[in-house]
This record gives sequence, structure tokens and C-alpha cells, in this order.
Amino acid sequence: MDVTEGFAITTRGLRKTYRGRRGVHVAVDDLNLRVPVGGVHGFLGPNGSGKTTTIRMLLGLVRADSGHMRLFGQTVPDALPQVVGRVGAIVESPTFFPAFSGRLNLELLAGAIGAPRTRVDEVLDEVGLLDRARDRYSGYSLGMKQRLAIAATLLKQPDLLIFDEPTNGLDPAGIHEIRGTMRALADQGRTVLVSSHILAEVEQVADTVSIIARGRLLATGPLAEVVGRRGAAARVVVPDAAAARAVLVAAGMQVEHDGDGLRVLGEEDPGRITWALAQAGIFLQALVPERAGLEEAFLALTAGTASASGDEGVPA
Ligand SMILES: Nc1ncnc2c1ncn2[C@@H]1O[C@H](COP(=O)(O)OP(=O)(O)OP(=O)(O)O)[C@@H](O)[C@H]1O
Repeated sequence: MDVTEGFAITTRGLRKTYRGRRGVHVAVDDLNLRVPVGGVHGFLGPNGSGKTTTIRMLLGLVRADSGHMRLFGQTVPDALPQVVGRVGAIVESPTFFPAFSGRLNLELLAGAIGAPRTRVDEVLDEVGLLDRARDRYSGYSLGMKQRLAIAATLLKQPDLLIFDEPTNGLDPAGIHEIRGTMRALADQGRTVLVSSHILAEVEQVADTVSIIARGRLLATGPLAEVVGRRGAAARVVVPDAAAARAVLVAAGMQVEHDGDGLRVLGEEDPGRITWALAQAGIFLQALVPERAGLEEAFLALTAGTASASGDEGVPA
């Protein structure tokens, strides 16, 4: 069987370096991605981890140093002309005419790409903008502007949508709307790849995720598996947090200070925490298992990968 069957996106050994004043910087490093057909795939990583660079390589906007990429089994960038009609992407904010209505902007675009005009109202409806279609673009909220951008990508009925940080700068209501739009698109059988450094946002909508840091893949798979594997956390309160921390670290656990207590990351068995501390004569005042979340999984996975240049912040 073709190893790329069933996948909208695959990359193998993908690498991209940039030359800067401080020498060669590896933006994407031996990246193996597999994005299944159908559903929302969260492409997650701290700022500067290589998400945009990867997306730009997939779309033929940046040339990879080495490695292989396929969209729906077709090698890109070579076969991009054959496959590009199946892909809609928002990588940078698209330009619309501010004085024209949302509908007129899309009609112009539909004309330019050869999409039928009847498609315009369909896509406006899909992103929930039909009742504001006659309003000027300049009067739209940021969330509405972003939904219009999504509508534009839908004109040619793509099977794969690629959104690079689509909720940047949006308020909670706008984020909620975009999430709803992505879910609806996936529920129609489309594949949505959404990059983000804000994990809580993606956690609520993603079916599968890939987590990268410093251009390297740290974990990938169904959300529940990635979170379940690494996401356990527990809050521990003890009389002497520093002593307890030393004991738990010596027992191989990942521990961080958390107010007057400690947080143990990635330990799925609270009994191991109790036992290790009791062995050292330290008795717990409280141990509260925390709901495993993508953020815990992410922190556990990316611990120690912070960039020396400081451009890879801890995710919000
Ligand atoms: N054109 C470029 N020239 C030099 N370095 C670049 C260029 N584009 C990206 N980089 C560097 O490559 C690394 C990866 O950047 P990239 O934008 O792909 O990350 P990202 O995960 O999308 O981050 P963000 O969430 O901030 O958008 C960063 O260290 C960045 O500074």
C-alpha cells in the first residue's frame, strides 16, 4: 500500500535552514508530518518553532533544503499545479478592498480564479457572513475579516484548508467563531490544518495534533492519545517544597514550583509521588491530580527546548 494513502499531508526528512548574521539557523529539522484526510489537525509549537516555514514549503512559497513533501500523495512542489486546486490556504492576511462589500470582494475574487459566481453566497453562508454580505469590508470586525478570508479559500471547494494562526489578534468571540467554522468544515469531510501556539484554542477543536519545537516533531497522533500519554499533572503541597522537589526529581519526575507547592508533570500514577516522598520522610499535605490537558502535554514535551536566542517563548 502507498504509505501516503489516507493522508492529506506527509513530509519526510523535511529541512530548512536560514543564513543569518549569527550563522546558519535550522528552522525546520528532519520533520516527518502525517496529517490524515478529514478532521482538524492542530500544528502546534511555540513562536519560532517552524510552523509557518513548514506551511510555506508545502505551498511552494519557500524552497526546502532537503526532504520530501506530498499533498494527497502528490509530490510537491513538483506536482503543485495538479494539486493546488484542492488546497485553500491563509498564510498571511489577504488583501480585500476596504470600500467594497464582503460580497463584492468575493465576486471579484471568484471571477479572478474562475469560480462560479453562485459559489459566493454559498461560502458566505458557510462562514456565517451572509447577513452582513452587503456591508463594507472596512466596517467588519477582525473576526469577520478573518471569516471572509476563510470564505475566499472555500470558493474553489478545496479538500484541504491550511490556516496559519487564524485566530491571531481575535477576541474570545472571534476565536469561538473561527473554531466553529473549522469544525463545520471538517464535519463536511474536509481536512483542516491549523497552526497555533495557543494550545487551549486548538485543544477544543482538533481531532489530531502534531507538536513541534525548534523545527522538530515531538509528538503526533490523535489529541486524546498525545494528551493522555504526556498530559498528566498533579499539584503537590508539602511543608518543604524545595526538599520534596529534589526527591521527586531524583526519582526521575519533571517538577516545577507552583506558588507554595509543586507541579509534577507527566506522572500518570499519583501513587509514585506519594511513595517517593514518603520514602524520604516527607508527608503530603495535599495531592491534587489535574485534568490532563494539551498544555501540560506540551510543556512536558517541550521542556528544555527553549531557544537560546529567546525567540521561542512558552506558549500562552
Ligand atoms: N525569511 C527568514 N529568514 C531568516 N530566518 C527566518 C525566516 N523565516 C523564518 N525564520 C526563522 O526560522 C524560525 C522558524 O520561524 P517560523 O516563522 O517558521 O516559526 P513559527 O513556528 O511559525 O513561529 P510563529 O508562531 O511566531 O509564527 C525562527 O527562528 C525564525 O526567526
